[in-house]
Amino acid sequence: MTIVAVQGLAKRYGATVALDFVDMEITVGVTGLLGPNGAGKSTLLRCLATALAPDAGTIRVGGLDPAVAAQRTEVRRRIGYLPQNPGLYPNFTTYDLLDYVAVLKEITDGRQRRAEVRRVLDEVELTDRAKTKVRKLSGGMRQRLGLAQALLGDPALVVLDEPTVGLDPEQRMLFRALISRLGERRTVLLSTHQTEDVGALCERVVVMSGGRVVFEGSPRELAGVAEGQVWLSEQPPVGNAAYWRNADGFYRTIGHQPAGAEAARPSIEDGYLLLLGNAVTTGATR
Ligand SMILES: Nc1ncnc2c1ncn2[C@@H]1O[C@H](COP(=O)(O)OP(=O)(O)OP(=O)(O)O)[C@@H](O)[C@H]1O
Repeated sequence: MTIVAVQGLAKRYGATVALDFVDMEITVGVTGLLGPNGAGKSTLLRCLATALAPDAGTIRVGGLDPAVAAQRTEVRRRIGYLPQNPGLYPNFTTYDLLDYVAVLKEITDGRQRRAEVRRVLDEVELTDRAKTKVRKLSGGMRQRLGLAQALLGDPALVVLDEPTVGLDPEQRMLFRALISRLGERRTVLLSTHQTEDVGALCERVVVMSGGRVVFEGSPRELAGVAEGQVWLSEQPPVGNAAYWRNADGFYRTIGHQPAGAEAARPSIEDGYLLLLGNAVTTGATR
């Protein structure tokens, strides 16, 4: 079922084209939005979250049009948004911050608001930090608090802008588990640079580059873009533009078959790199 439908979405900042007539449909579950810096991911998410008005094109969220003032409030109720830099007040406690955001989200009944704040604290596993000041939380906890504020009001669509950036491996695993749970009954749109996040979490993936959608499909289909073009060899390949050593000490390369190389199973990252025509860091260990 289509939850979000975007058609011909365009946005410029002065001479910079951030969205170049984007069409996209998002269905229930977790959709990953991959793309390099400046691809237009944040701009797209901000337009969906009604934080930014596009120059052209249409957006429908559950059939509603955020460009129509009378429908915008209802669209906002249905969306939870975690921006890249959520700006959480450092001197608030975790509980007070959520209570404050809940007021802004028009949960005006005190009893209902308390229950809702407790529910989201529980959902992101921060109940034991309810009285801790935001400035005393670790990076991972802060990110979970950001997620908690997005979940207030139980929105059907949750939009997360690079939520795992800067997290250590343990926090990232915890955050992934939360997102995965969210996706069981909600629609989640997750922008990320991390192909591992996409493999671990997403049923669908959309790749953006230069303000355009350059791929839509399953993670497996994205890996399939590199089918027959990924090679492993014992010696550094000659002639191929880029290669790196994997954990087993083999040289991995994308492109033409180097002499003596064997075909390798492509990963999501291989498909993504090939799609973008990216240069891969030579000699880096992966
Ligand atoms: N407020 C702004 N003013 C001017 N240019 C902007 C603004 N916001 C974004 N841009 C430009 O628009 C383009 C798309 O940016 P956007 O932040 O949407 O990309 P992104 O894919 O989210 O990148 P990143 O992963 O670095 O956040 C970039 O060229 C960026 O420099």
